[in-house]
Amino acid sequence: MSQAAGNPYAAELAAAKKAVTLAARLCQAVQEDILQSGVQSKADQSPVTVADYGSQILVSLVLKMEAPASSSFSMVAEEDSEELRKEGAEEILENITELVNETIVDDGTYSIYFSKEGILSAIDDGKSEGGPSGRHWVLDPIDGTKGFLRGDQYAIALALLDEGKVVLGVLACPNLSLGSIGNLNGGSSGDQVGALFSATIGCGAEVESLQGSPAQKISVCSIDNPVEASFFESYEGAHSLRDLTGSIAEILGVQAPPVRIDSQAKYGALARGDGAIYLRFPHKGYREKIWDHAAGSIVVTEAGGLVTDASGNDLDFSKGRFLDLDTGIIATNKQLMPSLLKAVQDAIKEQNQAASPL
Ligand SMILES: Nc1ncnc2c1ncn2[C@@H]1O[C@H](COP(=O)(O)O)[C@@H](O)[C@H]1OP(=O)(O)O
Ligand SMILES: [Mg+2]
Ligand SMILES: [Mg+2]
Ligand SMILES: [Mg+2]
Repeated sequence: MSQAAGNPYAAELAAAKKAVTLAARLCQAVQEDILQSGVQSKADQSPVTVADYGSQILVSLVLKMEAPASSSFSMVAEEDSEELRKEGAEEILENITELVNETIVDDGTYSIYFSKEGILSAIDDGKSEGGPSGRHWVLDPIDGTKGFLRGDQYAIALALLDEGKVVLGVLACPNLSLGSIGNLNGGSSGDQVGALFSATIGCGAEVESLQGSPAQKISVCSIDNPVEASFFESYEGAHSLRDLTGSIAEILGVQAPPVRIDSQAKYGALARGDGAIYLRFPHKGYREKIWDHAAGSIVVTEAGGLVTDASGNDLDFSKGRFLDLDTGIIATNKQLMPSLLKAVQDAIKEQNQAASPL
């Protein structure tokens, strides 16, 4: 049964898929430009900024045009227009305006033209604080900026909060192969590239091609022996405490080396069983944002997995723009979660003892 049948959020799901698909087209064009011009190796980060803003504007446009307007539009998104309103940002604003208008014309669905002021105000559609009541869209227009720059994995991640709960999530992963990435750090050759994951509460999770193909139900792997498990973590060493994730894996008995990829593509890959565990332990003081986990976590839970903090608590998306959680985020299937949680707690204890021996 597809998610459309009996899905109370069917209209929102269709709008969300359309929104991230259009945004992905813009991101892909910018990524090709970056890779061709070699800009990613310079300090100049402006092309990334163009794609981040451009993606956010297109998502907000499509949602406003397509989603049923039963209540007022609210979106919690990563970017705002502050930098673009400053002196010296004229050229980049010009580039964004051109890129967004070109993408809309190429797509052909909407006869809309954005002025520069329209661009700025569309970006600020994402300024909502979210919270426990009402409906809020939650958007990361490019998740995994570092991967995007390198030409690797990134995701456009969009979710819907309803009364503080994530009820729907879509993840566009333009560089992720449609087939399993298994233990490889990349797609297998000859495979179709560009995956769109989606999930609605109570209706399961699916994956389809970003180019359009029938959606397939997905589920997390059924591995129950940690020796056979593999785990995902950030590609970027600076995003994760690798000593800690390494000792968790060791305590569990995981044999395979970690699969390191950028962005919420990790949640997508986990949800379709490409690996068994996702460990995310940022450095002390880093505050997790809701747009970095809302879409990914519902894709995993609807695929039969579990996503919790290091103490085993569910993630609470109702507290505003930040997640308020204990230490780190872990995701796996139901069979492995009890032993994973124990290994996490043992590894944290070990680390604390090493830091302050008696
Ligand atoms: N110091 C950091 N520690 C952890 N995550 C970070 C840090 N800086 C940025 N991020 C965010 O982590 C996510 C990607 O992490 P990863 O690819 O390692 O899973 C992105 O949301 C990225 O932001 P952004 O959305 O701007 O790329
Ligand atoms: Mg992000
Ligand atoms: Mg981002
Ligand atoms: Mg960012």
